[in-house]
Amino acid sequence: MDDQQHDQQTSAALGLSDDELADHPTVFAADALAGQVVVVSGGAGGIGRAIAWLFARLGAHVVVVGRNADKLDALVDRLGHRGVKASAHVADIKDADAVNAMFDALWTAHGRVDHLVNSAGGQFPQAAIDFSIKGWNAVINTNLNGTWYMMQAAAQRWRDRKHQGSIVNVVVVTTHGLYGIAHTIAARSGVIGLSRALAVEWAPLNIRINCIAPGAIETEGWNVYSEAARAAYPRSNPMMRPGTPWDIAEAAVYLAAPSGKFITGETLTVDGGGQHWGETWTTGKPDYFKGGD
Ligand SMILES: CCCCCCCCCCC/C=C/C(=O)SCCNC(=O)CCNC(=O)[C@H](O)C(C)(C)COP(=O)(O)OP(=O)(O)OC[C@H]1O[C@@H](n2cnc3c(N)ncnc32)[C@H](O)[C@@H]1OP(=O)(O)O
Ligand SMILES: NC(=O)C1=CN([C@@H]2O[C@H](COP(=O)(O)OP(=O)(O)OC[C@H]3O[C@@H](n4cnc5c(N)ncnc54)[C@H](OP(=O)(O)O)[C@@H]3O)[C@@H](O)[C@H]2O)C=CC1
Repeated sequence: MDDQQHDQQTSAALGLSDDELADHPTVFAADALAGQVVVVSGGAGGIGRAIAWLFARLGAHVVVVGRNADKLDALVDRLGHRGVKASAHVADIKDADAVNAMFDALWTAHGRVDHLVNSAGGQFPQAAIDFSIKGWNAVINTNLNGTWYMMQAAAQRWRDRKHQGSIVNVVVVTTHGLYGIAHTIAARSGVIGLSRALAVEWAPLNIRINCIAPGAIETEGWNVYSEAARAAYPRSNPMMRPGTPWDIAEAAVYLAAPSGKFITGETLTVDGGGQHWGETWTTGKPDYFKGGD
């Protein structure tokens, strides 16, 4: 099976299974990240899981982070069965104290941390005019504040130990008015701007920070959207298909590994050309926009 056939293969669940991730072809050398330690928040989610598999298959010890211990432990078990190195850490990225305690524990356990990939995040579709304060805060606290707590905690320890580091933040395409997710567009625009500022401020510390803006990547995370919205996502780009979590995983390695050593403050859009063409409606297409169809 070639790579494109693999990408087009449909599976019962949304996204790629652990068995598929364990065997998916990759362009990277098997020892590209040997001996390194990477922290992947949202590591048991759809995209984070692919990132965890790829970094681990390239020789890194992967620490998967999330709130659900069972999901994390099951993944670590699957990774272990394939002979790659991984461990789980339960933490809510919205809790700055828990995040700091986690990084202290990881440095004690491993003596190093080399990369941070922030894939934890999400939102719910709703017209902005109806957002509750609690809902708005949940999305901002998760995607902007939580990502910041992770970045600052990682960077303080790199600075204190004079250790280089790289950060990759998984965001959302913010250049369009993606309908129904204005809260996340606000949060992710904050992360993108913050990453540009930190790329300059932390360059003297040998810390690089980049973002990946995925288009429609089929994962279980899509279940928060209606069936009609999900059915339309593949038509949100000129390739007329969703991307896979592997597309994002390979982009993350490209930015984190030495292949990205002269790249910082950048946002890499991985969306099949969606930002240049197409429409995306997370809550269905409103009548107003149907005029002329
Ligand atoms: C430019 C064109 C090219 C690009 C084309 C791109 C096409 C892309 C299409 C979609 C883009 C993005 C896709 C994805 O990101 S998919 C995967 C991401 N995963 C998720 O989103 C997971 C599901 N989401 C969540 O879990 C939550 O939204 C959240 C991350 C915020 C959870 O945080 P938390 O656990 O802290 O929050 P709670 O669940 O406790 O909820 C807190 C309050 O938030 C309000 N809320 C929550 N859900 C809803 C809802 N469905 N509707 C309305 N309000 C909601 C609510 O006030 C909650 O409080 P209460 O529970 O007390 O009511
Ligand atoms: N799939 C797509 O089409 C797109 C995805 N993205 C973004 O990419 C990232 C990954 O998406 P995807 O893998 O599809 O989503 P998933 O919902 O599959 O995974 C998200 C993960 O984030 C973790 N998470 C959420 N909140 C917290 C928190 N407060 N603390 C710790 N972990 C948390 C969840 O784990 P747990 O429940 O264990 O806490 C979950 O495993 C998200 O930021 C998403 O918005 C962007 C554009 C498109």
